[in-house]
Amino acid sequence: MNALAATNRNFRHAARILGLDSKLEKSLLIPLREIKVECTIPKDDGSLASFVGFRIQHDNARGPMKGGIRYHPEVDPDEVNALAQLMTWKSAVAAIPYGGAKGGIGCDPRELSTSELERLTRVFTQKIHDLIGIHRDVPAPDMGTNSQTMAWMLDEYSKFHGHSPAVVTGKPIDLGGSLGREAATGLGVFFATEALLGECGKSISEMKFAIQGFGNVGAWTAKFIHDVGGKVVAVSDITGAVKNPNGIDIPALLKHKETTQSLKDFQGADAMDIDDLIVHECDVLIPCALGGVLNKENAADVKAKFIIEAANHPTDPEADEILSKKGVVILPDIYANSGGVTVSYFEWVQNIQGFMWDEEKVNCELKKYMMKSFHDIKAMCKAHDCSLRMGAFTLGVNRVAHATLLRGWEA
Ligand SMILES: NC(=O)C1=CN([C@@H]2O[C@H](COP(=O)(O)OP(=O)(O)OC[C@H]3O[C@@H](n4cnc5c(N)ncnc54)[C@H](OP(=O)(O)O)[C@@H]3O)[C@@H](O)[C@H]2O)C=CC1
Ligand SMILES: O=C(O)CCC(=O)C(=O)O
Repeated sequence: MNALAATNRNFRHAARILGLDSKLEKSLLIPLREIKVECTIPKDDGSLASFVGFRIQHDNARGPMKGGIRYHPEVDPDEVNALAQLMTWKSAVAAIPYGGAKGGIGCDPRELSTSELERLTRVFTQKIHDLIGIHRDVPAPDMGTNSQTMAWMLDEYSKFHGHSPAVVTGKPIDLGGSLGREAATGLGVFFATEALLGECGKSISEMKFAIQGFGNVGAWTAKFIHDVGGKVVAVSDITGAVKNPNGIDIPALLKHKETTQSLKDFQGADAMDIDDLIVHECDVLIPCALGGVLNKENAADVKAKFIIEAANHPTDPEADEILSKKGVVILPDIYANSGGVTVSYFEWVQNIQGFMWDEEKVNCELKKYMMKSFHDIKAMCKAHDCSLRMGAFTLGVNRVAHATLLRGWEA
């Protein structure tokens, strides 16, 4: 089942639980706008290269649409559509005043030079600049993009509309980025993990963790877990995977990755097959890379008792069912990774106010938001006797449905 079919299925299940009117259900499912643009750039050797870029704007009932831009070879319209829809429910779960959107360009950023990436980002921004905006649609980084990508988008957008720092979030601090945004998704994952384990009478320091992906989200998540004594026993990225049953020295692994751009040849752990990470012996599995990595082929072999969905849509519905039957507790993406968009909201607020918060305030507010939504989800689980995923979906969908009804339908 592809990402869009799976996301639609979860949405429909939530709509049924909530008893939503069928017309409203249909209207919430269809994206507000789907943008597809062709982006041709000259490569460094003078040849031309063409790429397809997407921005799917799913819903704006609760505020400007919000979501990252992904650079990855497997970006396709259905996946971006699913990710945009997830952003709508995620913003609502986090109770921040946004709708949802997502964008992407089908490219391999590892095969493009910095100047080629800059040209591609600028051409993409030229093609969508009149459809995004501070109160319309606010992009941010996702897989394969970072604060530099946002700096280029900001610069290109500002050529058309004047200096507009709040048009993107996840920017470099010197261009109006927020302290704490770089680490925010990982810190949010940490707070979410702490909340879930605490609820089950456990703590991070007594658990063993396996983490898939060692980019922005994976690396920060590993660091926060390691800092409080959690044992990270396996880590993977696209270059390989490493394991150590006694716990990996995460600061040393971060240094190794920074110097070599790879996990290979790290001295403090043994190499393992990248595909074994998901089924590695651990208490808590944290996917922090691609979607669909937990599927019907591997779900039965998962050893973890808890799965924290730091990646977007890492679990196929078939896997969801198999894992639930095994008693595995899954903390869903639209809550677990909402720390990123929450601090993006703080960044946007700071840009609009023209006032910068200190990092302590950012992190302290983030913790409050993460705790509040955890309790709101638990309340929905109790009210509807459902899983954490359905608790989060019903919470998000209900808030968006309510906002839509309040706005009314008059043309
Ligand atoms: N950035 C953010 O604020 C947010 C991100 N997310 C989600 O988190 C996930 C990760 O995003 P982010 O950390 O920003 O992206 P990055 O591009 O920074 O990192 C992605 C990581 O995944 C690794 N990876 C890619 N393919 C595989 C694979 N097949 N097996 C193992 N590892 C792999 C990459 O390896 P390598 O390092 O070798 O390239 C990299 O370490 C995505 O699903 C994203 O949508 C969700 C909320 C917010
Ligand atoms: O920070 C943001 O605005 C969006 C982050 C994002 O793309 C996500 O949460 O999946």
